[in-house]
Amino acid sequence: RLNAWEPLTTGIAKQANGVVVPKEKTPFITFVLGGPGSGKGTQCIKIVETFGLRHLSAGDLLRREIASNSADGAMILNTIKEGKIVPSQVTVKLIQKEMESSDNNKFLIDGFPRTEENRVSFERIIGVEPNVVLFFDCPEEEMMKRLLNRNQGRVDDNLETIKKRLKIFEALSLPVINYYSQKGKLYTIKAVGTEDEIFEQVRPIFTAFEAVG
Ligand SMILES: Nc1ncnc2c1ncn2[C@@H]1O[C@H](COP(=O)(O)OP(=O)(O)O)[C@@H](O)[C@H]1O
Ligand SMILES: O=c1ccn([C@@H]2O[C@H](COP(=O)(O)OP(=O)(O)O)[C@@H](O)[C@H]2O)c(=O)[nH]1
Ligand SMILES: [Mg+2]
Repeated sequence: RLNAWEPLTTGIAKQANGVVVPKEKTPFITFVLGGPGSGKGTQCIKIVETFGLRHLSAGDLLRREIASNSADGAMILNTIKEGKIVPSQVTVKLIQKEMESSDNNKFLIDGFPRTEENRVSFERIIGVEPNVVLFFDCPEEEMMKRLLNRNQGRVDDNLETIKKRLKIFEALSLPVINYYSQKGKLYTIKAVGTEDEIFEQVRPIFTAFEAVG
């Protein structure tokens, strides 16, 4: 079931002028899922350090839109304050832009897809499925404690919004996790313990993919 770390070219395509060029390499995609405060961002930094993937945090891309006063900024801010999910087309467009401008074709997509609709939208627009899906499995009390101590000045790290985010995670994001479990792509990590202990569960997953590339 292990895919090549750097997949082979998917074939050749003929341009209008008849010149034959190799098609773009199929990207290697990892989705990083888990409840709010489960440690996704923290572990992504370690994965990048060790395995050199390109980290794309959906939440960071959305917060960057807010900060840049883009047309969707106010809508995104309100959605995040409410702990709700931003419309798929907005998020997928931001991810797509980053993927297209990257010379690294191995992506760590952090905090997305958060709903089945997000997932289907990504598949339709980007046209690929993830190779690996990580699920950081963490008890709610632990996630709650971590978020209340995160101290990054986030508008959504308050008790009221955290409660809403935990409910949304259970109702809308768990179905995505179940979907990938059924597809045999899910790697569940017990997300309690020190950051290093947790990374030691993550490491062998990427080592295995690297070995076959
Ligand atoms: N294993 C851990 N034990 C305790 N605290 C952690 C652990 N991993 C991350 N944290 C802290 O918990 C908070 C949430 O982590 P973060 O990586 O931002 O999670 P997520 O991206 O899933 O919301 C941060 O303040 C982070 O420093
Ligand atoms: O694909 C996404 C990712 C994030 N968000 C919004 O951005 C917030 C923060 O997401 P982030 O992944 O940064 O939070 P984390 O889980 O890391 O705490 C979420 O609660 C949502 O409101 C969203 O709508 N779609
Ligand atoms: Mg995060």
